[in-house]
Amino acid sequence: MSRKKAVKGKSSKSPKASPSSGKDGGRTGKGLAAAAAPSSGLVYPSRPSLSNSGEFYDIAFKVMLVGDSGVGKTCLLVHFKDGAFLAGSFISTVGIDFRNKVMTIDAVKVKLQIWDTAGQERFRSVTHAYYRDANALLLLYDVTNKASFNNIRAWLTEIHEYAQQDVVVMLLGNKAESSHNRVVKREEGEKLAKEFGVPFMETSAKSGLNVELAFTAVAKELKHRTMKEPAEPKFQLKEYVDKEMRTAGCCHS
Ligand SMILES: Nc1nc2c(ncn2[C@@H]2O[C@H](COP(=O)(O)OP(=O)(O)OP(=O)(O)O)[C@@H](O)[C@H]2O)c(=O)[nH]1
Ligand SMILES: [Mg+2]
Repeated sequence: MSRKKAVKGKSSKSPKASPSSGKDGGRTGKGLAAAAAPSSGLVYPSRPSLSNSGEFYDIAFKVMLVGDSGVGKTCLLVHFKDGAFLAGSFISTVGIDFRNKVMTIDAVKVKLQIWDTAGQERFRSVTHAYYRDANALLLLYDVTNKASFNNIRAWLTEIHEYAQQDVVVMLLGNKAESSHNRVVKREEGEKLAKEFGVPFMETSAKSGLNVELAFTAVAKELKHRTMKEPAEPKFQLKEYVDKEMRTAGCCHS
């Protein structure tokens, strides 16, 4: 298989690249107005490329983080990318931003281009434009904020309206380490996810709980969908997530 190398710079030079709002992975949210309309989702394995970290990759996908303002989308992405937690004052994302990460999935280099959207209502019309090119959506609520959980149904309606029909959706209950402030039980998240037929896990951008697993699981699903051998059994995302969480005794970072 030919291997792509990721292009260094703020925005990917891949012809299929999505727009960036400014600094790669920054929390600035700058450049929203200048962001071009998003183009297609997938970068196919036959086209060699270089990611912006200078790493080669075989295949690329677009993953979008959505959910109410303050649920921890930016922190989740920063933890996944840098292993750090952004403590202190909350800097709400303006518009949309993205960061890339190359992961090795079953010996295949998978580049995830992860779009971090603003949860604030006033940016909704901007973020809608990006849904149709997303291959996967991580939908977050905050276990310490009931309203963010109650809004999940509305988010799912929005996803249904704007995203591709076969988009991979995963529900994440973030801030799970915050036991004293918790107002949404784990079982409530599980029940809602079951109702909508989507995989679910609780995460913490602070402790790192399940952060890697959430992104690995969607990367595996997308990679299997695209590169499945005829004799290979279908990858079962929900079973994979459940098994991984059981193996780790519910908590891994
Ligand atoms: N305790 C705890 N706090 C968190 C966690 N994740 C994020 N936070 C805090 O929650 C606040 C909001 O986090 P952000 O990641 O900026 O939220 P967001 O979803 O990106 O918000 P918008 O950009 O406005 O949509 C910040 O003060 C974070 O420090 C977590 O896992 N645990
Ligand atoms: Mg944010």
